[in-house]
Amino acid sequence: MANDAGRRNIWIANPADGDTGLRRITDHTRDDGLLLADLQWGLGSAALLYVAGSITTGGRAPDLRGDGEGAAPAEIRLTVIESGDTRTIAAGYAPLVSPAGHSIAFVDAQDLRIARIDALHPPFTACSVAGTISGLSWSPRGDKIAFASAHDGQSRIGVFDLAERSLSWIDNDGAFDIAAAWSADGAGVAFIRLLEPDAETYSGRPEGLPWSIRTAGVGHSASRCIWTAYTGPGSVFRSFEHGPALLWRTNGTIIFGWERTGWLQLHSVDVATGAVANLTPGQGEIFSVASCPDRRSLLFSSNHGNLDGRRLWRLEPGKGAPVALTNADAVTDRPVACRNGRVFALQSSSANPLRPVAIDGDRRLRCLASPLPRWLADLAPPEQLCFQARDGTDIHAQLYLPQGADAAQPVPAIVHFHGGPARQMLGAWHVIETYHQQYGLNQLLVDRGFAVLSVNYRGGTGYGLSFREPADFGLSGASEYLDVEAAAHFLRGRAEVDPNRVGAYGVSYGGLLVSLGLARASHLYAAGVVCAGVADWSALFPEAEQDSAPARLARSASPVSDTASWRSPALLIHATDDRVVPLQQTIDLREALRRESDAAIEMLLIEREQHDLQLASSCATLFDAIADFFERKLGRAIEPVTVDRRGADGPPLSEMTRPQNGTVP
Ligand SMILES: CSCC[C@H](NC(C)=O)C(=O)N[C@@H](C)C(=O)N[C@@H](CO)C(=O)O
Repeated sequence: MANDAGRRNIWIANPADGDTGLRRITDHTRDDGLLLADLQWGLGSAALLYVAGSITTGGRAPDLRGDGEGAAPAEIRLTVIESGDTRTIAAGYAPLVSPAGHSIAFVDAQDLRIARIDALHPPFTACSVAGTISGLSWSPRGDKIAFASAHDGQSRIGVFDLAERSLSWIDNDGAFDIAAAWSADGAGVAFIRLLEPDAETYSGRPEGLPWSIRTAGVGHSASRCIWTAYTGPGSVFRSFEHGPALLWRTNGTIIFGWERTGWLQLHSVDVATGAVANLTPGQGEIFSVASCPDRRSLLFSSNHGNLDGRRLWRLEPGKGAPVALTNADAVTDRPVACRNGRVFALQSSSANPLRPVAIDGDRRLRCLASPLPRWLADLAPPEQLCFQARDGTDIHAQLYLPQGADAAQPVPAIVHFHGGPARQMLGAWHVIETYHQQYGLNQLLVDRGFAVLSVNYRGGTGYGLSFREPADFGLSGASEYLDVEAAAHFLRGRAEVDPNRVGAYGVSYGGLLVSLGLARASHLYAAGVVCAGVADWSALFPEAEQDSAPARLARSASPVSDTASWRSPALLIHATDDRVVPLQQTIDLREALRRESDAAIEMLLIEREQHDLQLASSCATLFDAIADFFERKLGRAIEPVTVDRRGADGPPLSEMTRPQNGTVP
């Protein structure tokens, strides 16, 4: 799936034809915010299934274009590859093709639905449940579907029997049971049991009530525990960024991710004996996992050997150490293994946007997409580096310098803080669309003559459990501010940078860090752009708890508490239909600044947009507003070396959301 200036489409690349084999399967020609997701093969490999449209939260469908139509609600579509004929199978999302390839299970509101994709039978509702359905999993024979249903503060595993058309539940004892996975013979279901909600928290959570793995025989409501995490590191379940949480192998072991070592690593547990082994020891964490069709080996991406990269590995438990399939110099992620043994993945580098690659045995990677447009040809290479916050924490970052920047001609600099916070920026185009866009913006700013420092601050992924779950973090004390401060000091120590012209920008959680920097250290940051930023953590607490100690701590950790010392000019940007960080956060920040600060504040509201911008036109508005603001506030040191970017090869970088050959994960 690729997003070309807002036009999201599905493409097919044929490895046999290399670059020439690229073919667009869908015909979406408008920058209309139509989202595509959950792409998979159907009817063998004769058709493609995918979700088109938005899963709306908060009831209303987003109305991005203001035409009253509202974004198309999510529906499952099937496109026959040969003819290009496309038909809608049903309203819904999270489709999963059956092992035989002729049916799909999917979710529509609180219904588990089944449809034959050869259209022989209309979709039917298998069952309706009280909770939110997730984690669909077909039994190997395709005669049952397991799933999790969460509601009223608990979650349990249901198993629907297609032949009996009956639904049975596995007892959950009031716990949170998630991530069902079948045994190879279909006789049993494994799942994860959490004793507390699996929610990301905006404060460090290094340990909790130990989670466990359980199995149940099909048709039985009782289950047995085969493994429990230790207390301490790894006691809180951490999912992979992509791929199943449990992989039940034919050799009777279940492979899972565990942070016992302080790093999210693959472990195996023998279902019969409970014996556990760490399959990927050493410094590094797992990001994506994918089972090979043989249900013995598996593929995974990790940053073993280079914490600031991602490479691909193949592992067959019991057959020695993992085998590297790619080198450490590029970023390779999101692997898939085909029945014919071929492996494909997404790959990018600092210059090459994300694109599909075929991985051949000798680590050769064959790009399955057409050559790059010329206007992407002169991107700045990253300098991967590390500096320390004043509490001794190592902070990894990428520095991009404009051509001509040196001690004789120091340039203004901009610090970029990613969102999340559990994310990691790499010295390459990112696999997540929002950060693919922000990488592009960083390159645009370098082209405009700014140095850019993209900072992987604490709370992020890639550097282990204690880095991701630090003390006094977020609404518990804003320890991440130490990294904001350290980033500015690092830049002030670089001869190529003008220390009096250091700015910062960030989106969402990144916007919070910029606000903290401007509120507490305007002497270090001369200007900033806060986009969809958190400004007052105490707003997360109900009215009745506003005077509680946690709420007071949350407010003291929030930028709104330090607006009296905010001196530098800022641009505050927010989408008016943001359903992740409410617009009210920016409104409240603006009011606090109006009351307590004489800083020059500008505002930009992006009408009808969502938290993660959906339209390319909105991205262009954001990019241009940020670049223009910094040029006005920090000025240009050198005339950018600009390649004529308009013309046959595609839009200028500022309108780039994702080049033709990138893909939407
Ligand atoms: C990977 S972090 C999980 C999402 C996160 N929620 C919590 C509790 O951490 C979240 O929604 N964070 C936003 C403030 C945010 O930064 N969202 C985006 C950026 O647009 C993101 O990367 O998740």
